[in-house]
Amino acid sequence: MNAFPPPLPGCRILVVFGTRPEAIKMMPVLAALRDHPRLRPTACATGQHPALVADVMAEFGERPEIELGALPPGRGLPLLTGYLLTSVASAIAAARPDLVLVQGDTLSAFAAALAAHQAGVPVGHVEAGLRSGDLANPWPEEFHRVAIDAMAVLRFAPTEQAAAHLRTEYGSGQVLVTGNTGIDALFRARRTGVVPVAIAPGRRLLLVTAHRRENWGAPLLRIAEAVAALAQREDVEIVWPLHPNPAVRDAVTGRLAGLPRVHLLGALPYCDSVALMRAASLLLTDSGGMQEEAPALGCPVLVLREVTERPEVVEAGAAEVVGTSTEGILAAARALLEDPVRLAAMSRPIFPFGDGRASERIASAIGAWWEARCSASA
Ligand SMILES: CC(=O)N[C@@H]1[C@@H](OP(=O)(O)OP(=O)(O)OC[C@H]2O[C@@H](n3ccc(=O)[nH]c3=O)[C@H](O)[C@@H]2O)O[C@H](CO)[C@@H](O)[C@@H]1O
Repeated sequence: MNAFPPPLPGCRILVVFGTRPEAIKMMPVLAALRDHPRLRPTACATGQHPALVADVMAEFGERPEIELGALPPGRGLPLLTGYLLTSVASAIAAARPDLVLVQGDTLSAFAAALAAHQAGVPVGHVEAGLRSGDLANPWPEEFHRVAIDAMAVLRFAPTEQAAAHLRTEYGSGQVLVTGNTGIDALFRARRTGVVPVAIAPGRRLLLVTAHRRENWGAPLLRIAEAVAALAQREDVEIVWPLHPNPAVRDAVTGRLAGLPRVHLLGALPYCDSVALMRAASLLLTDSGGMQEEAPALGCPVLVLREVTERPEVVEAGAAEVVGTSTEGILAAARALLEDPVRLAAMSRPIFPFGDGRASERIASAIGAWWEARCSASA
């Protein structure tokens, strides 16, 4: 007779993501879940940004095990939401997971959490508790975060401040401070990236990215205007890897294509994006993930948003929120470029978003949650 109790079944986890930044932040989590003896993750790509997600996964030696169909043409949020909700619901019905794990605040993450919630499957949320306090900024992501956290039974907060929001909203149960898995990704990428343009000696590299929906239209044109003015300086070269969305690409190329010292590139492999941040003297961005990565790489940030849900980076002295007015951006960039002492002080690598071990904490917390569930139902 076997003296030991039968092994408990492994926890089936559907790890759902649809965009480049989610894929980047989920790859280390996927690896940590695979390393855990009691957890059985399945990677499910929603089809929101299939090509960018496939590229990121390949950089981490992964590929999706479930690939949902690419989104239909037509970019309206209601159509995309309905499509993603339905397709993730079908994947959940087929895979019958014990947990659906989502990350961040994209439409894919929101639709996947809602599909799980409607199917009665528990939801885990990586990067829980970020709040700008303004549902219009970032839009629609701020609402997605709030809604996903409301549905989640496991909330993994990247920082103490994010955890504090969750404790205020939900009490202290099931909030774990893990660090941000984007920092884990910085340590786990398989290849060292390259700076994809040659920067003339004596010139400083300014890196620009902007693609947020709330910046489409007039704000993006004001940002491009500021970049055009900065490009008149002989001591800089500007690199702007463009998001493939036509609303972004057309507006930016319309104003900046062909200007001296301005390099407009396509979307870069993740490792090259990291290499550029390492090499840049200054980053101007509305990206959330790059606000987290750049401080760890010693690159100061000017945040092209009205508010940031990442106050940690401002409090640590590595970033300033400058908004999207041409004059505001120019004044902040010039002030820094002309004050080498201040720029150097902002260029010391700091780690407000964790130590690169967030994913193992998440895997081990899910493992403990699963053990507790199995014991309760035994
Ligand atoms: C409202 C908001 O803040 N939401 C965020 C949003 O994403 P984001 O704003 O961070 O999105 P992007 O800027 O697209 O991606 C950034 C990543 O892409 C890399 N990169 C960049 C250019 C390039 O050419 N090649 C690359 O590889 C770059 O190094 C970085 O890792 O969704 C995330 C997921 O849910 C959330 O966590 C997060 O809150």
